[in-house]
Amino acid sequence: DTGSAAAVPIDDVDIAYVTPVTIGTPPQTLQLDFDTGSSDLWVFSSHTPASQVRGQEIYSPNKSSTAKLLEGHTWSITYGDGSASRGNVYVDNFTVGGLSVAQQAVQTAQQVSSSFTSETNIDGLLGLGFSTLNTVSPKSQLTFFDNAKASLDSPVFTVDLKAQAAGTYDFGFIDKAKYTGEITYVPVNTNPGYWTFTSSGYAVGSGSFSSQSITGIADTGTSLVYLPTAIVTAYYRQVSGATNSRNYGGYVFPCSSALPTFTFGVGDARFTIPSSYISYSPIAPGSSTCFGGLQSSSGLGINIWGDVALKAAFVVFNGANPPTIGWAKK
Ligand SMILES: CC(C)(C)S(=O)(=O)N[C@@H](Cc1ccccc1)C(=O)N[C@@H](Cc1c[nH]c[nH+]1)C(=O)N[C@@H](CC1CCCCC1)C(O)(O)C(F)(F)C(=O)NCCN1CCOCC1
Repeated sequence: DTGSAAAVPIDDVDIAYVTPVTIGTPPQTLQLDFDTGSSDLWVFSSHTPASQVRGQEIYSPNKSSTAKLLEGHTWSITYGDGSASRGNVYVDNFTVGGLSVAQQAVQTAQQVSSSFTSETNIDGLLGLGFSTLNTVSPKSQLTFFDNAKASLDSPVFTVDLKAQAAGTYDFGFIDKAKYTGEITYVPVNTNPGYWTFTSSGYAVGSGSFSSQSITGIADTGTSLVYLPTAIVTAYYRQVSGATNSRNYGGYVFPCSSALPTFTFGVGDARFTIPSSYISYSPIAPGSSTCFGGLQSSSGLGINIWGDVALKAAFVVFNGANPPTIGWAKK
């Protein structure tokens, strides 16, 4: 089997991307944020208090003839940005872009934090991390990818995110039309459950490439790129008026400032993030101060290659044993 579905930016700065999925019988369509940084599949549901739902599509298991409650199972998750949700669990038919799993664990929210309520374009998350991170108790559940893997032509999914345009998540095949040149594969460390890999270095603008190992996670659920402070300060030293603002929680600069590109290495391959991706967004609508798409990871304890980096490449998440991750130009 294979599947292919669109990844659509939810706003004009690509803060996140959503992908349509169908759940149950008859099918209920929701827009989920596919997230390689977590491994829970949870949705706004008929169990979510009305006060916490603001226009999101919901999944109603009682309207699905194939839904079955997973007795006594609960889940609770907190994300890096402090947002959180929790609830109970059903299994039901689940389809993404023509690829179906019959008994997928669908975690229904009984409580979501305010940031989820206010994010009206996200009806839930579909975790594509390793199933070891799943929070369902007493028995943790498998991700959609892990459930689908055995029936896929190839045990892979690929990510082709685009700036201000619809990209794709493909399952089970690698579409040669989506990339150019060769795919460079590097090992993945699955502890504690992220797609963790080591980049071979970086360059700022047209400067020399600095060869150094930068271990971090490939995370479709994180908007920006978070790297070691030394690298980030070297970058913003080239940006006139840039400051690391405690007030705004990161590097900001005059929107009129010229920004260099940022190049990162994967093995011998080099990927360049265009300046436009790093001039992330005005700190407030109409402001002449912009927030950077490259930020320091010092507060996170982990380096994160988020959407700003993923948009610059075609990425293969290879779920074979051992897993690897492949990067190609596009
Ligand atoms: C607003 C912003 C300044 C641009 S932002 O950078 O905060 N953007 C958010 C994403 C977002 C999208 C839409 C609206 C609002 C917020 C962002 O990038 N959040 C990251 C920031 C971060 C990461 N690390 C530290 N901080 C995050 O939490 N991403 C998680 C998914 C998000 C959660 C909020 C809703 C959108 C999806 C994540 O899953 O990718 C994660 F990896 F960062 C994470 O938190 N994974 C949870 C891992 N746990 C480990 C224990 O077992 C359970 C799973």
